[in-house]
Amino acid sequence: MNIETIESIFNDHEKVLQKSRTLFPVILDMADICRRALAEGHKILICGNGGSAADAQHIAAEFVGRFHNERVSLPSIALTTDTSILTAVANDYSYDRVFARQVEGLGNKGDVLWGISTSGNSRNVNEALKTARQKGLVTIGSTGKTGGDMVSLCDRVLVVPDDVTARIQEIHMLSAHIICQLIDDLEWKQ
Ligand SMILES: O=C(CO)[C@@H](O)[C@H](O)[C@H](O)[C@H](O)COP(=O)(O)O
Ligand SMILES: [Zn+2]
Repeated sequence: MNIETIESIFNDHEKVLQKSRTLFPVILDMADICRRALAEGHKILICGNGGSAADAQHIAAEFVGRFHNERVSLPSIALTTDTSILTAVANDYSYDRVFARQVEGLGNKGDVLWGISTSGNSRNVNEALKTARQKGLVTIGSTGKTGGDMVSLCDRVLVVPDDVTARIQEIHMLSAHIICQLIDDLEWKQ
């Protein structure tokens, strides 16, 4: 355990942050997709595994609670939080269906499904994106590495140009906070 490790991770983070400046247009488009859906009375469903499950919950909380400004609550559901649903669907169907099944039950045409996966190859996230498309939801994704199978399942996708899961997740949450800020800056009627 030493200071050099900390410095090296800070340096890696800075490099990924610099490379990720190419993502500005995608971040803007993802914010606009969310804005349009919310303005038309639709909701944002979000899913991911592990750290990305935590990100899904974090983002949904920014929409439903508040980010920075005082505004109306904006409808968003993290599909990662209900342990009864998650365990029942994993037990009775398979873990690959835990998010897709919730999209079947909760998703409506015009809603947004936001999948988060650093590899882009988490089967449960990609199954949810497929189901979302079948039901007429708009699909967006946050990924990294090669983007995996997720890329072809999303209407707009943010691929962090790096291979390290933790560094990718850091840019995912930075871009999610920027999307929340862009949405917060709009006029929402009380
Ligand atoms: O948070 C981390 C690593 O930083 C882990 O919990 C990580 O999210 C898990 O290994 C996930 O299962 C990885 O899945 P994915 O990002 O490839 O979809
Ligand atoms: Zn982590």
